Amino acid sequence: MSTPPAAAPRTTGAPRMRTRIAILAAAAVAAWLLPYGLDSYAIHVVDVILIFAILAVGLGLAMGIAGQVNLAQVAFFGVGAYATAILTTRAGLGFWVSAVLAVLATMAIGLVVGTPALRVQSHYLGIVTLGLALAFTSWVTNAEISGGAEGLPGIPVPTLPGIDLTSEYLYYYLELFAFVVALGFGEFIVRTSLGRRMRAMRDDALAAGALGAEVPILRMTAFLLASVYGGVAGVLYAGLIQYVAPESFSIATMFLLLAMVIIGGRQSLVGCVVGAVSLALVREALVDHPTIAQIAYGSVVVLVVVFAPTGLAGLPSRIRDAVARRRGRRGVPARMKPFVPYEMSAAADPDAPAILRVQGVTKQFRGLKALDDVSLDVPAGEIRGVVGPNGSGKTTLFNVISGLYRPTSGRVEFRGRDMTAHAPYRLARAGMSRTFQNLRLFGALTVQENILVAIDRSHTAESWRYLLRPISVLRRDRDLHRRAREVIDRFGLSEFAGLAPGALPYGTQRRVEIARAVAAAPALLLLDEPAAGLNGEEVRQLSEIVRSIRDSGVTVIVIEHNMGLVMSLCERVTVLAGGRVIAEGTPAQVARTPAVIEAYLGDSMGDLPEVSAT
Ligand SMILES: Nc1ncnc2c1ncn2[C@@H]1O[C@H](COP(=O)(O)OP(=O)(O)OP(=O)(O)O)[C@@H](O)[C@H]1O
Repeated sequence: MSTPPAAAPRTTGAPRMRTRIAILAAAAVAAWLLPYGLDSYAIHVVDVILIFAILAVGLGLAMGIAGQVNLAQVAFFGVGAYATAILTTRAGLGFWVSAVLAVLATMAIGLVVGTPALRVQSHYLGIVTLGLALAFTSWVTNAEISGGAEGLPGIPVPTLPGIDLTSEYLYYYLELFAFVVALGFGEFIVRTSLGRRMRAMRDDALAAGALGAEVPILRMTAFLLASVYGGVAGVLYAGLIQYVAPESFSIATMFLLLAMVIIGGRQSLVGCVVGAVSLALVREALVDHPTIAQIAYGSVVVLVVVFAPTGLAGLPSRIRDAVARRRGRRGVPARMKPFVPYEMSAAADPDAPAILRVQGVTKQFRGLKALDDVSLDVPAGEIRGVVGPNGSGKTTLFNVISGLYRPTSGRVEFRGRDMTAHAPYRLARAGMSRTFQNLRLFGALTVQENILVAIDRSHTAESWRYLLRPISVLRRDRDLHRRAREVIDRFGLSEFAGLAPGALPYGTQRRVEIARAVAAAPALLLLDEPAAGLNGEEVRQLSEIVRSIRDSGVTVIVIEHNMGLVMSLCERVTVLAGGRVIAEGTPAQVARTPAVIEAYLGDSMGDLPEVSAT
């Protein structure tokens, strides 16, 4: 048996907070004083580095946090810079008006670039976004309005009352302000609801959707954010250099940017900044040896991916963990505490209307009919078992009900509404929650964050609140944390709250997944083989938990192979074989049905009459 994980060491938040404030204060003073020690060339380099840092944070948000491969960041950068250049030099607009229009133009391009993400992911998305970046470079190189290969000179320096921004020293402070806002805003997103859902989507888009995360809108939001950062960086670049040309926005620059994010640590925005600063300095050192520089970036990226996948930013915690392992485990081993039952809500009404109605559902996979004209009604407040031999279509039925599969024909009605083939997040938001046969916890989120994602019902389209009502975002988040703690305590998981689920024993992970599904406050809970891999005592606890969830007013449908559990827990059982319903009734009734006995005799899991005796 595996050793239980060590509980997270109990540190009070105050000393950590004090250290953070001290580090931030020191960084602020250093940033403020930096220009005093630099000559005019060095301050120019620093100004360029800050622009790359803003670009890297934007790329980090889209790629590292939201998991959207975005090789068009350089095009966003270019659109911001070129739009500023064209609007100021050709249309004669003022710098700041042009800047606002340029960022809006970049956002529009961001939405265009993000559209393929609704259909394709991972390397396919990389190819599509790279294609769009190439199209941009080719357009600016050939278009007359952008000045062709020669580019556009004569961009005016932005003006600010009382500040002479022609001085690169003072321009530094403008950029520093933009950088601090960009990083601070990014961190704000990452640490609250929007960022959490993006990280959940990155880890497992399917599970995130099943928990109510609006995956398509989240993907577009990721591209929109990346484009805003790219646009702002482009505007600052145009104001700094006062000249734009295609080579500044080439694919070589994109790969440099990508290398910055990977080397620094793409899942941490501070890591992206560390990567941007380090690589920009290396680039500066190798400015006369471009070929060597390209080879060096490539080699360093490969080394980082192999030896430090969390990048430079992840190194301190990896070193800390390694030291802790050498010294022996820290803390006390964590144990699950007993589940605290819910208070009984109204007793189940046998005549309650059906909360779920599946009517004549067929699901065909090419030549295979996984479901064949399946119908079932589940009254509110019931615990319904769905059993059947391996491959009989149980999980497919759950996938159709929860919107992961579109049925070939038939209809799914939930809470009186036709919700056939609605997106999983819509069904989740309508009150349906589920677990998966093979656990689908978000591995890079803590147990608490897994629960938080499920509790969160805010709409991604309301993300404008991050800009206009940040305090209300923080207040909501505090409320989500309070509710998450209640769920965690009820499910006896308090010792694991700050740990990654992957480090937990299997039985604990199963409980976390059920807690997460219940945290979504469903009216209907679908449990797919919740007892798989559990020992006898854990199965007993599971039975107690499921009964209590039902007693709190939630309807439960459970797929299970453990017939002892099904017989003792479920009020009614639906039996599937070969994709068809072959029996339905109380456990005792179906156990006596000849068709059921026959179906099970042909299955490797054993014969039903024997297990029904338990
Ligand atoms: N995405 C898919 N593509 C093709 N075939 C599929 C797909 N999903 C399921 N099937 C097939 O549909 C049939 C029913 O599978 P399903 O997983 O629903 O069975 P099950 O009753 O849940 O089995 P088990 O008890 O082993 O989990 C199987 O033959 C399976 O191979």
